[in-house]
This record gives sequence, C-alpha cells and structure tokens, in this order.
Amino acid sequence: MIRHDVRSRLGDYPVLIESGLLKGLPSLLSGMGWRSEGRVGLITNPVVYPLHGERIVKSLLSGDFRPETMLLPDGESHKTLGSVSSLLDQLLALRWERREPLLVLGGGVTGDMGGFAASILLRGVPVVHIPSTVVAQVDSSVGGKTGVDHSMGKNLIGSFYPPKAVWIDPDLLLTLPLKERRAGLGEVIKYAMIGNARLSDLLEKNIQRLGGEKFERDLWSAAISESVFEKSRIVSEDEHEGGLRMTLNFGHTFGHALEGALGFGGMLHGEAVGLGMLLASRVSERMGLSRGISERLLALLKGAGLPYQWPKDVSIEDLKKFWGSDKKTQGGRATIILPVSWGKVLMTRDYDLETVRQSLSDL
Ligand SMILES: NC(=O)c1ccc[n+]([C@@H]2O[C@H](COP(=O)([O-])OP(=O)(O)OC[C@H]3O[C@@H](n4cnc5c(N)ncnc54)[C@H](O)[C@@H]3O)[C@@H](O)[C@H]2O)c1
Ligand SMILES: O=C(O)C(=O)C[C@@H](O)[C@H](O)[C@H](O)COP(=O)(O)O
Ligand SMILES: [Zn+2]
Repeated sequence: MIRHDVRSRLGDYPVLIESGLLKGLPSLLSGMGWRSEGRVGLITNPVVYPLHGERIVKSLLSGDFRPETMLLPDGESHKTLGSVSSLLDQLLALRWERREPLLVLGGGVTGDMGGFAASILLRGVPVVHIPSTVVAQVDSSVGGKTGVDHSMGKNLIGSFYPPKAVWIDPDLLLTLPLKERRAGLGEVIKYAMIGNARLSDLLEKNIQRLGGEKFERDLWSAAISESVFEKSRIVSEDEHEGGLRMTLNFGHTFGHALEGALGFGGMLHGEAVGLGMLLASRVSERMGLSRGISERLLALLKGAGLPYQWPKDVSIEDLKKFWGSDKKTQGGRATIILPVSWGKVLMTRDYDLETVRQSLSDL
C-alpha cells in the first residue's frame, strides 16, 4: 500500500492508495476509531451507486455498520448550492450527528459537493473521500477544497475543509468511460509541468498507453501516486493558497473561463485545463518568458487523446466575462500562472489582453 500524509491546520490525514483497498472497508473504518453498529453516511450519485456503491453498502453491513445512502445529482451542471441544500435536508431529516462519518464516493463533482456539505453541516462532520475518477483520485480528493459553481464562475462558493482520510482504489477506474479517464490526464500533465520530473518522464514515455483503451493498472497506479505525492507536498506547505498552492491552478484561469463560456458541463474539467495550460504556454512564449513548451505540451495532449484545438466559437470576450471572477484576482486583475520552463511556473498579474488575444489565435 502507498501512503502519503497531508498536513492540515484542522488535523493531518493520510491518503492511502491500493488496488482492492475497499475490500477492507470495515477495518479501515475501525482503524479511524469508528465503531461497528454506528451509522455511516454514503454520499454518491446515481451513476456510481450501482457500479460501486452497492458493494460498499454490503461491505459496511458485513462489518455491522449501519449505512445511510444519499444521492447527489450527476454532472457539472448540478454542482450548485441547490444540490448541496437538498443533501443537507436529507442529512438533517436523518438527525445526523457531529461524530458520525460521511463517506463521499464519486468524481470531483460529488466530492466537491459532499465535502462542502460536510464542512457546513453542524459546523463540520467528519468526511472521508473515496474518489472514483482520475480527476478525483489525482487531485480533488486531496487538499480540502470544496464547493459549488455559480453563474458568475467556477467554484465561487465553498470552503477549505480537510477530510479525515482519502482512500484511493485505482480499480474503481475500470468502469470509468475512456473520455473521462483521458480528461484526468489533463490534471496529471499539470503536475509534470509544475515540477514533478519523475511524472514528466513517466508521461512522456507512456502517454499513449495511459490514454489507450486498455486500463494499465501499474502505469495508472504510478501516475496516481506521483500526482498525489505532488499535490500533498504543495497543500501541506500552503493549505489556504497564500502563494505556492496557486501553482496548482496552472491552466485553470483560462480553463475555468472556458468551462463557464461553454456552460458548465459543456467541456470536461480536465479537458478545459489541458487547453488552459496550452493557452498559458503560448502567452508565456509570446511574452518571451519561455520557448518550446507549448509544442511539448501539445505532444502530450495529442498522445493522451485530449482536445488540443481551442473551440472556434469561444472568443477572448467570452473568456473575459469569467476570468474576472477567478479567485486569484487582486486589485481587479486575475493572477495567471505561466510556465517559464518545463517544470517551473511563475505567477503574474503583469500581462496584457492583446498578448492573450494573439496567443488564442495561435491555437
Ligand atoms: N476540489 C479540488 O481540488 C478539485 C480539483 C480538481 C477538480 N475539481 C472539480 O472536480 C470536478 C470534475 O471532476 P470529475 O472529472 O471527476 O467529474 P465528475 O465528478 O462529473 O465525474 C465524471 C463522470 O464520471 C462518473 N463516474 C464517477 N466515477 C465513475 C466510475 N468509477 N465509473 C464510471 N463512471 C464514474 C460520474 O458520475 C460523472 O458522470 C469539477 O467540478 C472540478 O472543478 C476539484
Ligand atoms: O487544489 C488546488 O488548489 C487546485 O487548484 C486544484 C485544481 O485542479 C482544482 O480544479 C480546483 O478546484 C481549482 O480551484 P479554484 O480555487 O480555482 O476553484
Ligand atoms: Zn482542476
């Protein structure tokens, strides 16, 4: 089993990674001090429940726990305050208590909403993430960012709320559609580009296999572990995004704006991040800060089977409407993350719109 530890002001937590990890669910729970015969909430969605949730419920029952299942609607367009509010209604109707744990099983959408609900219910109930997509396993389940979208932009309402643990079983990805698996590579490539050289090497040697039809368990386990290593290191150092953590937002100022411009759910998050990183790389090259990075990234995006052409109907004016609400905005100007070399990024508010416009026309 691979274990990465994350430091947090509200309590450190482990991220465990192992194929078949969930077979030992009752002992994982007992290991956290949660006793059998106690209630355990399972928050998931109607797609994931039949694939993996039923098995989890059976496993909980076999350990004499009392599972209560709650379903959130599926999809980015449902990542709203309304969905969280309905979930809170269900938990309150069950008279959920402060010490009773919630397991959140699903992708980043379910994880962000389940985590947010856990952070505000009774001012915080314990939550464990069981991520079931690539995006969730390599990124969203670690670091405690929770929240929902707003018509003004992505993730504008939320909290920092660390889980008690993250349990990652790469085998859950066996049922994930190929397009979703590939989208997760957008975030994995991000970790390579912001500084993980081992991951960069792994990706450049194996990108077609990772983006291929067949699920290559060992390769994927290595990519997940390296990504989690990188994310854990960064969020442990800068939990609340005072500086270093902003590098995890590489590709996101433009990527989130693209998601917003297309209507949430119009493009997968990981795909939009891939294009956002490409645009940021071109901006950096046009500003004379770097050379050759966009070409190297393009090769990875193509190899992964990810989109590499900017949607023709999304203009800079469309993007501008959304990037103004980026959470890294200071003094009315969004901070963007630009690569200066492969493995190194900088944060800047010193860029001009014309350069972004020209860079967009290069894509
Ligand atoms: N909190 C963070 O730090 C953070 C980090 C990255 C992304 N995010 C957020 O995560 C979201 C994207 O997450 P995502 O890409 O996981 O999308 P998602 O949660 O919408 O999941 C993608 C699809 O796969 C389905 N699914 C989940 N697990 C499955 C499985 N094992 N088998 C089959 N289908 C499965 C889901 O039901 C959904 O239809 C975005 O909202 C993004 O903003 C948050
Ligand atoms: O954990 C972080 O910090 C990240 O920026 C990870 C991103 O991949 C993720 O999409 C995150 O939700 C974006 O955060 P936001 O603060 O820009 O909404
Ligand atoms: Zn992201």
